[in-house]
This record gives sequence, C-alpha cells and structure tokens, in this order.
Amino acid sequence: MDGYIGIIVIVAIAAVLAVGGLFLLFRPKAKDLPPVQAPPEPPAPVITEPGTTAGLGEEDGGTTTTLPPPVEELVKAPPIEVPPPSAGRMVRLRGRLARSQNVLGRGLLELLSRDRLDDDVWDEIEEILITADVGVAPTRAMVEDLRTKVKVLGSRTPDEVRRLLREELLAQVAPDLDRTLHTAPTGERPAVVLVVGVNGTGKTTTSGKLARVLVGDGRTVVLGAADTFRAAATDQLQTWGDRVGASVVRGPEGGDPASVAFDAVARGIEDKADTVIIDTAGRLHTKTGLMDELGKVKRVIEKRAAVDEVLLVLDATTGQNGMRQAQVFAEVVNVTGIALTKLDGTAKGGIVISVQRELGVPVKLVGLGEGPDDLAPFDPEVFVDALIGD
Ligand SMILES: Nc1nc2c(ncn2[C@@H]2O[C@H](COP(=O)(O)OP(=O)(O)OP(=O)(O)O)[C@@H](O)[C@H]2O)c(=O)[nH]1
Repeated sequence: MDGYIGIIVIVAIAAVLAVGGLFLLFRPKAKDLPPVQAPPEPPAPVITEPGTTAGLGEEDGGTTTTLPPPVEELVKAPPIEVPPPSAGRMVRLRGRLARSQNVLGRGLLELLSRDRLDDDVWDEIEEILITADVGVAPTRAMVEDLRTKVKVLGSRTPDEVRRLLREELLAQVAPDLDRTLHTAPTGERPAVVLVVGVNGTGKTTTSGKLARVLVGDGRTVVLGAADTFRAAATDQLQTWGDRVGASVVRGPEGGDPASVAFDAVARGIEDKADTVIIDTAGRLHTKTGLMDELGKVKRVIEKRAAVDEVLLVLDATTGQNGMRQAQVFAEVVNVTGIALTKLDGTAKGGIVISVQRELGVPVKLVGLGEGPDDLAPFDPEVFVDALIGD
C-alpha cells in the first residue's frame, strides 16, 4: 500500500512539474504582446472667430482665446477711377515702340540712304524685314517696290528716303482697313465683345483695359468672366471691373463658360449697359475642343443678343508661333479684329503687317505696356511715324 502511495505522489509531482515547464515554455513573451497605446491627449481648445485672435493666455498655458474688443471697422470701397478717353492714346504711347524703331525703322533708313544700293544692301534690307516679322510675302513685295522707286528717284536726299519708306510701310499696314471697334449698343441691347486667344497672351488684361477704354469714352460696361478654367483670371477681371465701376459676372471655378457668358449678356440687358465684354478661356487642346467650347459660348450668347465683335488677342513677342495659334482661332470663330499686345517689348513690330495679311483681319487695338491705360486704338499713321522716327 505504502508503495502505491509513493508511486501516486511521484506521478503527481511529475505532472505538476510537467505543467509548470510547459507554461514556462509557451507563456507569451513581451515582444509578442500588442503595443500598449497611450490614451490620446485631448485637443487644445482653440476658438477663433472672425476678427478675433487665438493667442497664448497668461494663466492657462495657451488654451484660451483672446478676443479683441468688438470694434467694427469701416471698410471703405476704393474710389472709382475715371480713365482718360481713348483718343490720342497711341500718340502718347508711341515712344513705347522704341525697340521696333531702332531695329526696323532706323535700320531701313540707314540702308536706304547709302549711295550705292547693291544686292548685298538689298539682302540686308530683306533680312531686317524678315527679322521684324513682316512676313515673307510682304517683305518680297516691299523690296521689289522700293527697288523700283529708288531707281526712279536716282540720287536720294534724306527727306526723300524717309518719305519713300513711310509710303511703303503705310501701304503695307493698310490704312484704309475699317478699324471700328463695334461697342455701341443697338436699340435696347448692349454690344457684345467676345475676347478670344491663347492664355498668357494678355487676354484678361486686355479685357480689363478695354473696359477702361470704353468707360473713359463714356460707355457703361459689364464684364463676363467666362474663363472659368483659371480662378485667378476671374479675380483679375473683378479687380479691373471694380476699379472703373463695371459689374463683373462670374461663375464657379470650372463651371460652364457659356452659362457665364449668357448671364453676363442678360445682366447687360437688364442694366441697360452699352457694352458687354466677355473674357473666354483659350486652352488650345484640340481644334474640335476649342470649336465646341467657343462655338457653344457664341451660340448661347446669341439667344439673347448678337455678338458684335470677336477680338483675337495676340502676343506680338511670340512671332510665327503666335501666328499659327491665331490661325486656329480664326478657323474656329469669325474673328473681326485683332488686339496685338506687348508691342512695347519687341523689335518685331512688323507683325502688324503679317498678321493682317495672313488672317485678313485688321489690328484694332495695340497693347503698349503693363499700365492700365496702355491699350490704344491702332492708328496706322502714328505707328509708321513712330517706326521711322520724327
Ligand atoms: N509689356 C506688356 N505686357 C502686357 C501687355 N498686355 C498684357 N501684358 C502682360 O502679360 C501678362 C499676361 O496677361 P494676362 O492678361 O494674365 O494673360 P491672359 O491671356 O489673360 O492669360 P489667362 O488669364 O491665363 O488667359 C500680364 O503680366 C500682363 O501685364 C502689353 O501690352 N505690354
């Protein structure tokens, strides 16, 4: 019996030892335990209200709000500007054509004044014209004309050379083209000006400057911010409008340009405005895309009023590349006038000649600087006189 009890005790001890060993072997180790997460700290209670400043309080370590005294500030609207009338603007700005004058005007005068005009000199004349973006066909025509006239003249006085060049340049700039900007209302409805062109050419700026030109000439204007693609363009236009007291109709960013254009024209009719200027987006994605977008804008406007002027904005510094873009626009919409911007920053004033010839549309406005009143109705005589100098 004692033997049985001894065996039972031994077996029990062995069992206890075995269970303890297994526990030690398989107990969860520290690294297997899920990490202990500290309870999140409650967010600091910062309360800001319009016109208040959330700052560090002295007693509570920065969790209080300092409310300034409830003083109501009177925000004064900026005064509405009265821009100068457009007449004579190009005369005032003709000095801005200095770069074209130095290269094109002076260069040609100097060469044509030489005693001997051999083939090399005529080549140089041709090169100047091409470099100034006059275009190949007009350059050939000019050189041929000048050669004939120089032969007829024989010896030339400086005055004769100047007169000869003036006549020739003027003929190329086509002074007889009708450059009337159609901005006058017809009966009860305002004139509608659609501003088109590639982004960056100065389209929005030109729309704003044109509003100033018209307000300066005594008209009332509504601006339509149909370039909904770029939010900054809308704000830019708003600023232009605010400065001269012109209402600006805007839509949501990325909204339908045609709907903004429609609303702008409706507003113009309601307000009995003289002119509605609509700034459009000029993304040159595909010709069909452009055609769809501008075509729709035009169609939708025409539900309320006719489009009197389609103004194509072209950057004079972009040369032939700009010309190609202009051609795409001209194929898509019926362009009635060109606004040639940044003529002040280029020696390529000859683009006036080539763009009119290639698009068959007159230059009606020229941008001669970044100032708000640096947009002028184009005057061929003032232009040519500025090129060859007084
Ligand atoms: N020097 C000079 N700068 C000009 C003239 N016209 C416009 N600019 C400048 O050209 C830049 C582009 O003008 P924007 O009006 O923003 O161009 P945009 O075509 O409307 O561009 P999006 O709004 O993107 O369509 C601006 O810095 C203008 O001040 C000009 O006649 N002369």
